[in-house]
Amino acid sequence: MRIAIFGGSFDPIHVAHVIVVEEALKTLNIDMMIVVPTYLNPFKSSFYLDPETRFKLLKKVFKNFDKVQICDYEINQQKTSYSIDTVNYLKNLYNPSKIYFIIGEDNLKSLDKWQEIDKLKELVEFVVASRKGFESKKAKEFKNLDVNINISSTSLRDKIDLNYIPKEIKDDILNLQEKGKSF
Ligand SMILES: Nc1ncnc2c1ncn2[C@@H]1O[C@H](COP(=O)(O)OP(=O)(O)OP(=O)(O)O)[C@@H](O)[C@H]1O
Ligand SMILES: O=C(O)c1ccc[n+]([C@@H]2O[C@H](COP(=O)([O-])O)[C@@H](O)[C@H]2O)c1
Repeated sequence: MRIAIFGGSFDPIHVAHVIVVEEALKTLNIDMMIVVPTYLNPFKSSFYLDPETRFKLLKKVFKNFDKVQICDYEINQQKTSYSIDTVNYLKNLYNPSKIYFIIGEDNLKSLDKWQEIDKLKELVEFVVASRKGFESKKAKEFKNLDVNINISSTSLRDKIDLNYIPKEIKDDILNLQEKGKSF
């Protein structure tokens, strides 16, 4: 069994995340893609949408993707999420012969500061999704996914643009807005 793990805050999920998953399924020869929303990224101090909401939105978006699973391991911990723990958990669960870990190009600048990064690099092969505005020379040391859409969750939290919200959850985002979420 060959798996890819795609961890993220997904606060909220946007179309570039979906393209990352589609490109990975197209190019990586994997049996399963495991999308793992964080409870809280170690380098971030808070989240905007609560973990359960982010999890439910991911479930909806990837409902019809056969090979995609949304994993609730990190959000159930209710504490800062370290990828080394998640990888060890999924390794024990599936006993995979190959583990890719997908990150966006912006994450390359801090990758060396991740918890137990040397051990993590032995367990997984990192794959880098190209990201406009975050180009890094280090990207050529990795397998790449061609994404290049200039959108971030930060910009959507500042000002919602439904063009960048996956169609399956546009209504949910509008409902959240009505309930007082400021996007
Ligand atoms: N536009 C994009 N192109 C390529 N990779 C992306 C893009 N947006 C997010 N990613 C990657 O997807 C993963 C999850 O991203 P995340 O949920 O943090 O979204 P984000 O848009 O970077 O959010 P924020 O603006 O809040 O930091 C990360 O590895 C990130 O680098
Ligand atoms: O394990 C770490 O030390 C670590 C440090 C920073 C980020 N990560 C992971 O990187 C992934 C992308 O995070 P984000 O917030 O950019 O979407 C997500 O799975 C985080 O848990 C992991």
